[in-house]
Amino acid sequence: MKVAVLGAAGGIGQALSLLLKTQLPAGSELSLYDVAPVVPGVAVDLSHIPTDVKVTGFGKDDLASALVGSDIVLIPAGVPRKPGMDRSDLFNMNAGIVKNLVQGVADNCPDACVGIITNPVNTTVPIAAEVLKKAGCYDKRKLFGVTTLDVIRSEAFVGELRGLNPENVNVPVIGGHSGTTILPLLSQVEGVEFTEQEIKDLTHRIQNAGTEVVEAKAGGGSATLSMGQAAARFALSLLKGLQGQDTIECTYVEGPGDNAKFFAQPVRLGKNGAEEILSYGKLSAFEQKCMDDMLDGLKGDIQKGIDFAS
Ligand SMILES: NC(=O)C1=CN([C@@H]2O[C@H](COP(=O)(O)OP(=O)(O)OC[C@H]3O[C@@H](n4cnc5c(N)ncnc54)[C@H](O)[C@@H]3O)[C@@H](O)[C@H]2O)C=CC1
Ligand SMILES: O=C([O-])CC(=O)C(=O)O
Repeated sequence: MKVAVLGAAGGIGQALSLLLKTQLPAGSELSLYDVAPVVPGVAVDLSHIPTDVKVTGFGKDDLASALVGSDIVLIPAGVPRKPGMDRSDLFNMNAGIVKNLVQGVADNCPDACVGIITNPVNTTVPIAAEVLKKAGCYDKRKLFGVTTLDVIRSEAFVGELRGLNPENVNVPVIGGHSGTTILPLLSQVEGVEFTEQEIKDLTHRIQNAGTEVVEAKAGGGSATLSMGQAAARFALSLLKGLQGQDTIECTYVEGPGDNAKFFAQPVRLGKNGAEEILSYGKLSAFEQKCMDDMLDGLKGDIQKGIDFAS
């Protein structure tokens, strides 16, 4: 399998590439693309780690070579937030970057699965869908917004609150990836009961965890290391699925549209990507209210992406 990382020299790109170099199955190829001139150096650096994963770096004019033959393309290219900004403030900078890179996917590896990390994810994923549609190669089973960071944060915070090993905690997170569109289903965490106040506080913390990092980094960017881990988890699950070993992850995909055209929920990943959009089950009254309150915002984010691309 060949995995391409576009934006590989950045904070997320480097962390993700390291994890893929050490965790991809033997015989895989890792293709690193960035407009930053350091990218060949990142590839050389990683290539000194003794695993059977071939790493190649590609500079700004070599997008086509980076992408040809890719099975999975992960896109963390773009600008991160600074304190005081919302994810939607990144739209002007990042929408065009995602549009161009996804055009590259359509031109060079139209059958690849694409995982969009670049913010605002609620909007960049619909942009990617429109670009692929125009190029005649859109398969909704193969386009994903990577929302795994919301899931791993939820696992970490629940583990911390209850003194549990977070590796044994599972929390589905549905909706989108910004503010109140992030909806953790805490009523579904097995073996754990929360008070109403705990649910409110935990939900708020999960929805604001990106801002927590942005503020702590004080102008130095947003989450990169936890996001590298989240994207690696998603990519390795997707790859397992493509190789015939089905896995389940929450991810932002075009589904049946019951809530919004694009929506994050549990998805069965298999040989063709998103093989089955799974039910997220019954919501508590609190979760239903959160859902009702955020859907218009999520739909607006999606429409903004569709309008931009057309
Ligand atoms: N989906 C999620 O949960 C998360 C998403 N993000 C988003 O990921 C993006 C990247 O964040 P960081 O890695 O921290 O930023 P960064 O600034 O450290 O890295 C971004 C990289 O993208 C590269 N780049 C810019 N334009 C490019 C282009 N046209 N083609 C290829 N590469 C290009 C830059 O040269 C840089 O190396 C941001 O938009 C951020 O908001 C961040 C955290 C979580
Ligand atoms: O908050 C940000 O800007 C980056 C992000 O998406 C996250 O950390 O969840």
